[in-house]
Amino acid sequence: MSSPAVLKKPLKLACIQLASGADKTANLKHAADQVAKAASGGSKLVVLPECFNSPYGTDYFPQYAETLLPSPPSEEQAPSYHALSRIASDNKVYLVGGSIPEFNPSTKKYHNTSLIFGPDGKLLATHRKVHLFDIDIPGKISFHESDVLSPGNQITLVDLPEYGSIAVAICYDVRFPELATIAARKGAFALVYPGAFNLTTGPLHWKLLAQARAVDNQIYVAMCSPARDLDASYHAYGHTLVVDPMAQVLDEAEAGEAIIQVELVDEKLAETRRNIALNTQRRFDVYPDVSKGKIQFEDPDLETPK
Ligand SMILES: O=C(O)CCC(=O)C(=O)O
Repeated sequence: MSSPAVLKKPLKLACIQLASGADKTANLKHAADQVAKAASGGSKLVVLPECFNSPYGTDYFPQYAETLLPSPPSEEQAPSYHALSRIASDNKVYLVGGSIPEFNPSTKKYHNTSLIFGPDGKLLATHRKVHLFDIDIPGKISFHESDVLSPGNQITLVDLPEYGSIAVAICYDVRFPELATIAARKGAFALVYPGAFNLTTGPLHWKLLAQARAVDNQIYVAMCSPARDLDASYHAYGHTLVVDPMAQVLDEAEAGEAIIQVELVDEKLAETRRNIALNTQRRFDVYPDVSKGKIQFEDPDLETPK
């Protein structure tokens, strides 16, 4: 059964368009300062960008990778894990910790991994990017995450008990509408994507994809980018944004560092479904429901190795 999204009470969401550099310790400290600012503005769910603790690029993944398993990892193995846990508990927020490069010693694989912590600092979920960013646009951009990374194997739904559930996925995952639709039909009220689009696909597709996933699924969509740094090897698009269930952009950053904060309310979800009643108009006699059948919500590789 699909269950329409419910948001049990209003939720202030912040997305932090963070400027990061080569110094991991400095990046973690800066993230802590910015999350504290968002929390003092009343946000209870805070999102950081993709690869917020390192520069973004295949050359950097091994150098910055942390070992997260067995969980919980030690402080030396995974300083970012512990920093995120402390940031969440110090500020009493749900924290979608952007993503970090991960090395799994038992499979010898690298992943692009998001850690989600609760307000008590406990790890709630782990999402490894399912769709790796491999593209070739001649003369513009060629990028192959799969040269170094392996994909994750699950759709990640995270229960925030006082509010309801969100789905977390990473950047290129937003291009795959099935993942979003399955999460929405399982009751997520928001799709949250730490991401780092570029100056070729960003202007064309970033906002379009956020609005597309929102309008398809009639739920909120948040996409959180690093700030643009033209001295870095990868030029992030920026334009962190939050879109409502009618696909209206509630707030959008420009290219530089920024915190955007918006209030999510159940009435907007309900009103959208009432006004445009897609949920009762679907024709599963004509095409299949992608949220039925075999769907993986648990990645076998994420189990703590024996
Ligand atoms: O899909 C795109 O155009 C960009 C994706 C990306 O930058 C990523 O997955 O990190």
